[in-house]
Amino acid sequence: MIDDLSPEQRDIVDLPLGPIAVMACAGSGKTKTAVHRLAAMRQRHEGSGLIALLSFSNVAVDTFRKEYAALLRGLPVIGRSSAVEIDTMDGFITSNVLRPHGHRVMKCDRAPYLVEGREGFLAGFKVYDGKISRPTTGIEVACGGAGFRYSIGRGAAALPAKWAEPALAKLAAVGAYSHSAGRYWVLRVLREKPFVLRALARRYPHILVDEAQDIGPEHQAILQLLIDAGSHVSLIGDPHQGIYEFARADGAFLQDYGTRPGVSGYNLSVNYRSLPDIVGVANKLTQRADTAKRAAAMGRTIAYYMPFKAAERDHALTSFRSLLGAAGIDPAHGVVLCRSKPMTAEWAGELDGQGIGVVRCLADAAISRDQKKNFHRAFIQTCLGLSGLLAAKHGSLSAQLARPEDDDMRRLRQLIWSFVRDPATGLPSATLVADSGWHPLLVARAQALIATMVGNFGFEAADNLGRRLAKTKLEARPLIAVAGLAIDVGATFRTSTVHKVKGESLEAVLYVAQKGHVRALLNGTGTEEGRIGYVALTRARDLFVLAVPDNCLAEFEAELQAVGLKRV
Ligand SMILES: Nc1ncnc2c1ncn2[C@@H]1O[C@H](COP(=O)(O)OP(=O)(O)OP(=O)(O)O)[C@@H](O)[C@H]1O
Repeated sequence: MIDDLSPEQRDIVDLPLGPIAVMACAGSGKTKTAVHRLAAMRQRHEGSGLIALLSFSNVAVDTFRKEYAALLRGLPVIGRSSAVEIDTMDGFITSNVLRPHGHRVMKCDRAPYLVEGREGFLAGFKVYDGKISRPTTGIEVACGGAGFRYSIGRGAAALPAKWAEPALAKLAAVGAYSHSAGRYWVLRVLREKPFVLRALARRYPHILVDEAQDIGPEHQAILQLLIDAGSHVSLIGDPHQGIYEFARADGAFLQDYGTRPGVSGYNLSVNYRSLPDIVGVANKLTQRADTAKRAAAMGRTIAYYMPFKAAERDHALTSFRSLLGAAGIDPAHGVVLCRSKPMTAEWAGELDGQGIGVVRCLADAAISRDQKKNFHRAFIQTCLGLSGLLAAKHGSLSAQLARPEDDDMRRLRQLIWSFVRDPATGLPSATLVADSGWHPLLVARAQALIATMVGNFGFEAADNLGRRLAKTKLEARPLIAVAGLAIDVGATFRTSTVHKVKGESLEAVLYVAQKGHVRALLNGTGTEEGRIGYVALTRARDLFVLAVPDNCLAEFEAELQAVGLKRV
C-alpha cells in the first residue's frame, strides 16, 4: 500500500497514533502523505469515533476524497473502513456544530443557514457604527482570548460589542449567519454548551489538518478547545505558503505546534513537482535547502524573467507561447497567474460586470455560464438574484436549494436549473447587447419564473419587481466580448489569481507581477506578498516565467539573476 512513498513520507505515515506537526516544502507530496497517514491511522485506531482529515478548499477536499478512495480500492477488504471523514474546516464545523446545535445560542427556530450578503431581505439587518448604518453581514468577528472583538467596513474600524452583539443576535434569530459570524456562533456553542464539545471530541478522537498554515485565530480556538477536550490534532502544512494573512492566518499555530509537549515534529523536504531550477529559486527565496526529485534535460532554461509593457499584453502572451513551444509544452497547459482579481480579469481579456442588485447577480450568472463555462457558479448567482425578487421571509432560498429537503424543493431546483442552462428560454445569452437585447428578455423570463414560483410553489414575490429588475448600469455592449475575427492570444491560456491555484501543480506558469510584487518576491517569504509570489513560482512543474514591468527591470535585474532566473 505504501510502496511508492519516499522514506521521509513513509516515516510520517508509520508513526504511532498521536499528535504530530509536519512542516513540508512545496511539492513534497502532502496530499499523498496525508491520505496514507489517514488510512494507516484508521487501521491502527481501535474503538469508536471517526478520523477527520480537514483542509481549507473544496478543491483540496475533492482531491483527498478521490485519492483516499483510490487508496482504499488497493487495500485488502479487511482494511476497508468508512469511519473517516474528509471535509473543509468550515464544512466540518458547520455540519457538526452550527447546523445541529447553532440554534441553542442563536435562539432561532430553524436550522441556521449561511447568507452571502447580497440577499434582498438583509436590507432589514443593519448595525450602527457610530456614523452610519451598515449591513450586519459586514461585521467581522475576531476571537480575542475568551472574548470577541468586532470590526466593520473597509478600514476594519472597531465596532463596540454593545452594537455588534445585538445586531448579530437579531440576524441569528431568523437563522442567518455570515461566514465570519458562523465561526463566532460555533465558538459560542462550544464554550457555552460543554456537552456539545465533549460529544464532538469523543466523535473525532483524531483530526488531521492539511494546509495548516492557513489556520486563523478562530479555527485555532476551535481546534484548541477540541485538543483540551481530548482530541488528538495533527497539523501538516508549509509556512512559506501562508497567503491568508487578511484572514489573520499567520502560520504561527503550525510553526509552534511541533514544540508542544507530546507533539512530534517532522519535515518533508523533497520536491516532487518542480524541475531543479525552480526548486533552486524557491530555496533562495525561503533560505531552505530542499531537493528536487525530478531532473531536467541538459541545457534547457526552466526559470525566466521577462520584461513587459502594461499596454502590450498580447506581446507578453505571445512570448510566453513561444517559450512553451520551445520547451515542447502544449500551450493549453500554460497558465497566467496574477496577484489580484481585476488584474486577472484584465489579462483574461474580460470586460467589467454590468448592472446593479438583482440584475448584476443575473448578469454575472450569464457571464459565468457563457464565458467561464461554470454552470454551478451560474446557478448560485441565479439563486441569489431570484431571492432578491422574493419577499424577505424567503431569505434562505439559496441554502434550501443547495440541499433540497422535500420534493417541492427538488422540483424547484430542477426548474431553476433549466432556467440557468437554456439561453433560448431562460437566462438570456451574455453575448446579447446588455441594455437593448439581454435586458428585455431577462425581465420577461425572470418575471415568468417568479410567477411560477408564486403560483406553483407558494412563494411570495417582493414588491415592485419592475424597479428591482431595472436597466441601471447596463450598457450598449454585450456582457462578454464576442470573439471577433482576430485571434485573442489570451484566450489560449487559463488565467487565474495565485490564491485560486494554491495546491495545484501546473505545467508552465507566467506570473504577471507589478513592481511591488517583484520587490516582495525577491525579499523572500517573510511577507504575505512575498509568499504569494512563492506560491506562484512553486506551482510550476516545467517552466516558470516572471513578467516584470519594463520600467523597473533595471532596478531588479541583478537580484533576479542572483536568485537563479534567466532573462528571456
Ligand atoms: N513519493 C512520491 N513519488 C513520486 N511522486 C510523488 C510522491 N509524492 C508526491 N508526488 C507527486 O508530487 C506532486 C506534488 O504533490 P502534492 O500536490 O501533494 O504536493 P504538496 O505537498 O501538496 O505541494 P504544495 O503544498 O506545493 O501544493 C504530485 O504530482 C504528486 O503526485
